Amino acid sequence: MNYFDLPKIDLHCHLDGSVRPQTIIELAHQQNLPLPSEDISEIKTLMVAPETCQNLDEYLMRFELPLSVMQTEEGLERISFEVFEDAAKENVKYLEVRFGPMLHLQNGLTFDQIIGSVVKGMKRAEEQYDIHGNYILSILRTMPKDRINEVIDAGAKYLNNGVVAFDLAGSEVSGFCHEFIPYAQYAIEKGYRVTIHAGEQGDGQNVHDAVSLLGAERVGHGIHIKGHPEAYELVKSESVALETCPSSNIQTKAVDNLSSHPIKSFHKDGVLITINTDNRTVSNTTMTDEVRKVVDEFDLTREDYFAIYKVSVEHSFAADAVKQHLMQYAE
Ligand SMILES: O=c1[nH]cnc2c1ncn2[C@@H]1O[C@H](CO)[C@@H](O)[C@H]1O
Ligand SMILES: [Zn+2]
Repeated sequence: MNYFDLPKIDLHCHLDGSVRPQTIIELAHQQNLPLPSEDISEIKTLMVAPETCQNLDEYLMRFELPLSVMQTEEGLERISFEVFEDAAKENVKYLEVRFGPMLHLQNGLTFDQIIGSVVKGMKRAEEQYDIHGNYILSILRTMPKDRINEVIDAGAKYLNNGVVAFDLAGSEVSGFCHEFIPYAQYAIEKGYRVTIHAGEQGDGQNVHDAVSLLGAERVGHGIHIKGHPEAYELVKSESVALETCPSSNIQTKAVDNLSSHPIKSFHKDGVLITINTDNRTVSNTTMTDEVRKVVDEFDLTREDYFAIYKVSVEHSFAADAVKQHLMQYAE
């Protein structure tokens, strides 16, 4: 299979984890910000998480440098354009990018300016390339909750016009869902779709909670439903799609290595799985690489690949017309 040429869909990609190292250098110069180094390979080393991370928390430390240049409208617009451009150039036909608006307040931008800028960058790329996209607003589980509804309100203006869903991200502790029930409810009332990071560092019960308490239609990672029969059955019976991100899962120690990733056993058993990047820079990857790794490691056929592609289309938060367009690429 020619993995580069295959049509691909990425439903789980973080904006701040997918910034080009060269862009960090250029934006830091423009914004008069100090850089730890002027050398692109050193900047890249600082951004890519090693395979030897102890856990998710160590992986999450790699976002500080990119976030420092993502505090202006120009920076956000450019980085958004570039992630869609990079994806389009490797035949990603549809991309849902997520980011945490609360992480971009350091220079006094409003939530409307923050969300408006990334949507603008995405639309500029959609005009130029054969790619469609949407944004997912992530709330960081470790941050104060007092401004969550403000983020939801600000994003509502862009709903179905660039923004589609609500997510919870960041460090994962057991039982986190309980504290977020009113916020997920508020987002659903406003018209947001819901996907939640769960079962990555935390247990299968978190996945069960994300679906049953927060209304998650998709789950970020969800690996640890393995070993939790109730969560496993719920994910299957509710047709919840798992957004698996193989390279990231190895770095964060969610799995020991690729061969022990449950992606194939899930797929064979009818659990809906999708293949995604998580963070193009922090995980030093592309959709081409992620698809190659999975197909090679687990001996998937072209038919298997397109079955997964179709799951991604069906469970994307795209408009029906876009889904129909994406289905035309399927074999
Ligand atoms: O794999 C992940 N699991 C949980 N949180 C993550 C992951 N990758 C990135 N982020 C978090 O999401 C924020 C917004 O994009 C990032 O700043 C990072 O803290
Ligand atoms: Zn993620």
